[in-house]
Formats: sequence, structure tokens, C-alpha cells
Amino acid sequence: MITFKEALETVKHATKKLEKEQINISNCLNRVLAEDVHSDMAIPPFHKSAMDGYACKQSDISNSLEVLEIIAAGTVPKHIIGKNQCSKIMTGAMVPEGADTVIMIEHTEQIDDHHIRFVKNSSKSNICIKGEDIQENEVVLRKGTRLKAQHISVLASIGCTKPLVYKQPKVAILATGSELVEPNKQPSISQIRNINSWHIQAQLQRMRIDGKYYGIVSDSKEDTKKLMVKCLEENDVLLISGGVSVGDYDYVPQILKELGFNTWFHTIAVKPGKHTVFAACKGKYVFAMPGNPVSSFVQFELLGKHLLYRLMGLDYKAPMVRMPIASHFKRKKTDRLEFLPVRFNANNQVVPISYHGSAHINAFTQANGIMLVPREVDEFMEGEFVHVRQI
Ligand SMILES: Nc1nc2c(c(=O)[nH]1)N[C@H]1C(S)=C(S)[C@@H](COP(=O)(O)OP(=O)(O)OC[C@H]3O[C@@H](n4cnc5c(N)ncnc54)[C@H](O)[C@@H]3O)O[C@H]1N2
Ligand code: MOO
Repeated sequence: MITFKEALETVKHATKKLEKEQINISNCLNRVLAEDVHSDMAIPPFHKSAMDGYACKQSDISNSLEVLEIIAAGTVPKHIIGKNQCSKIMTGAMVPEGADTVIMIEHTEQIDDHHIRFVKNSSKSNICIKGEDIQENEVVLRKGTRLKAQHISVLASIGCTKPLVYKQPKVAILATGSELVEPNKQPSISQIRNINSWHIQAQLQRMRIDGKYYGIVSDSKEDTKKLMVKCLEENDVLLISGGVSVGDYDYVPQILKELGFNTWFHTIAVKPGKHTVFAACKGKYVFAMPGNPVSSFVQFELLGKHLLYRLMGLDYKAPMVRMPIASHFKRKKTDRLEFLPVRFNANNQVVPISYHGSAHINAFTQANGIMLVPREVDEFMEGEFVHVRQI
């Protein structure tokens, strides 16, 4: 058995980034940049008024000011501001030459049709300087950035409408087990509903990956092998659940061997998810998770995501927090790193959720996190800081 840390390093080491492609800005959320992005212009591109008001010289603000014109956003000022002159200006408009201040409308009064006066003691400049946000030719986004909404707004601002990103992996989802029926069916006396394929599909959707579902395969080696081959022909990654441990019908590890896959690991010192298999062959990857729903849910979060993000060109940093535990916690000492469902209370403390093993997926409906209990640790004292992976 390898440690979880070793398993994570192995996944990163053995997984190669996919090819690059240019995609439309309207469709690039969560994709990973495959090159640095430079700005084609300064932002703002001109000295810009931050307020509706009057553009004038700071040195004149105690005087009566002649109004030369009204400058709307999107227009070019016609007049240069001279001594004791101003132009009415709108937020976002170009500040006219000669002005170094915009006084806010609310801080002025009209003297007559062509003159105004400033009625406060001092004013900020209220001007956004050309290039203060982004300089022309500046690298605004680095290769390897996962595009969130805020990055997409920067792409739009600099006119990068077809960013170069890494391709998305094609992912197959497959469930094994003769006891399984789909959720829309009534299980017979010895059957249960297929859970794993559906939470895996949802976990993929959160990453903006559309997994292709290949259904349930019964515990027949021949059928399982046939379907695994099909999945691998049509996809980059196969996510499979069940059939990985040591039972008579657990064929997945053997099939991978027969298909010539290199099995990087098949047991990890973790709980749940001890029998998690990671195998690769010629740019195809198999991540096989134990059948118990919590095991597959947790292993997808903790390892599977790293595999997929790695293919997508991202050095994924999982969202971890360190927070105090709300009460004394005790467990049986084990040699496996344990993952347990927890929630956060109103005092920002970690509260373990009642949980009785890797089939108990409904314990996770109240969970915002997975607490890590290291090997050999059998208790946490109240208030002790624990590591929690947010979910
Ligand atoms: N002799 C040993 N037996 C077992 C060991 C062991 O080390 N030695 N490990 C146990 C642990 S831990 C786990 S986890 C399971 C893993 O078994 P498999 O991955 O081979 O999974 P299955 O046997 O096919 O299923 C386990 C359990 O999960 C249910 N299941 C399977 N698929 C689904 C699905 N898609 N949706 C919902 N539930 C599913 C299945 O009915 C079983 O109850 O092995 C232990 N045994
Ligand atoms: O290690 Mo198994 O995956 O707990 O339940």
C-alpha cells in the first residue's frame, strides 16, 4: 500500500497534459490557458473621468468656471481647458486636455447658463489615469490559469476572444456490478440502485466536463472487458466504479493487466478508498474506484480531480482549510489516513457528522468538508486545528 501523498504525486507524474486548442470566449469557463495572454492596449485607454461632473484645473476650483461643452462617454472632447474654464463631463468620458481634476456635479452650483462654481473646499482628481489598470503589452494572464468569470472579463477587456487553452479530456463513466439497477428502476430483493455514476457525472459537471455514461456492466469478465475497451477507444479517461477489490467477481485490475495497462497503484493507505486503481497506457487513463458510494465520491474529489485537471493543464490546488474542531474527537487508531464528513458551525468550527462507513453517502448531504485524520492519530482535542478539504 502506498500513502495518499505518494498516490497524488504518482497521478501528477504519470499524467500528461492534453493538446491545445483555441476556443470561443463564450465557452471558456474553467478551461486552462495554454499560453500567456498579453494586452493589446492600455486600460483605461485614455485619461477617463470617474465621475459625472466638470473637468477643470485644480488650481481654478475656487473660481467661477466657464462651461465650454458637454463631453459624453464615447465622444472626443473638442476643447482644451484653459484658465477658469471647464467642460461638463460624464463618467467614462475622455478627460479634455488642460484638465487635471473632475469636480462632482453634486459639489457644484450653477451661476448662470454658462458658468458654474465649486462649493466644497477640496476635491480628489476623480480621473482614472491611462494604463493604470493594464499597460499595453503587459502579460495579464499567465499560462496555466484556470479561467473563472473574473479572468473572462479581462480577456474581454483586451479583445482576446479566442484564448488558447488545453483540450478537455473525454471521459467515460462506467459502473460494474450485477446487483445494480438504474435509479428509475425498482430494485429486486437482492439489488440496489446505481449511485456512483450519477454523483461522478455531477462531480464532472462541476468541472465543466461532460462525462459520457456507458451504463452498468454485470459482473462478467468478458462483458466488462468489452465495454472497458470501447470506453477507452472513445475517450481519454475511464472512470469506473466497483469490481476493484479481492472478491471473485472483481475483474477490473486483471482486465487492465490484460489490456497492457501499467497499473501505477491499486491500494492506498486511506479510508475509504483503499482499493483505488490508477492505470495508464499510451495516453489513456483508468481511474477505478471502489464500489461503495462514499469511496468513489471521496476518491474522485481527492485524486480523480487531480488526474483530470492535470490533463487540462492545471496544477490543481485543492481547497483546504485549517480550522478548530468543535468538540473532542476519538477514533480507533489505524494505519490509514481517514476522510470523514464534517460541517462548519456558526463559530467557524469543524463539526464531525455522524457517519458509519463507506456506504453511508447520505451523511455527506450535510457536509461542507472532508476532514483528514492522519495515520496513527486517534484523537483530536476540542479546539485543535484540523485539516479539512472543502467540498
Ligand atoms: N476480503 C476483503 N474484502 C473487501 C476488502 C478487503 O480489503 N478485503 N475491502 C473492502 C472495501 S474497503 C471496499 S471499499 C470494497 C471495495 O469493493 P469493490 O470496489 O470491489 O466494489 P464492489 O464489491 O463491486 O462493491 C462494494 C459495495 O459497493 C456497492 N456498489 C458498487 N457499485 C455501486 C454503485 N455504482 N452504486 C451504489 N453502490 C455500489 C456494492 O453493492 C457493494 O455493496 O470491498 C470491501 N471488501
Ligand atoms: O476502503 Mo473501502 O473504500 O472503505 O470502503
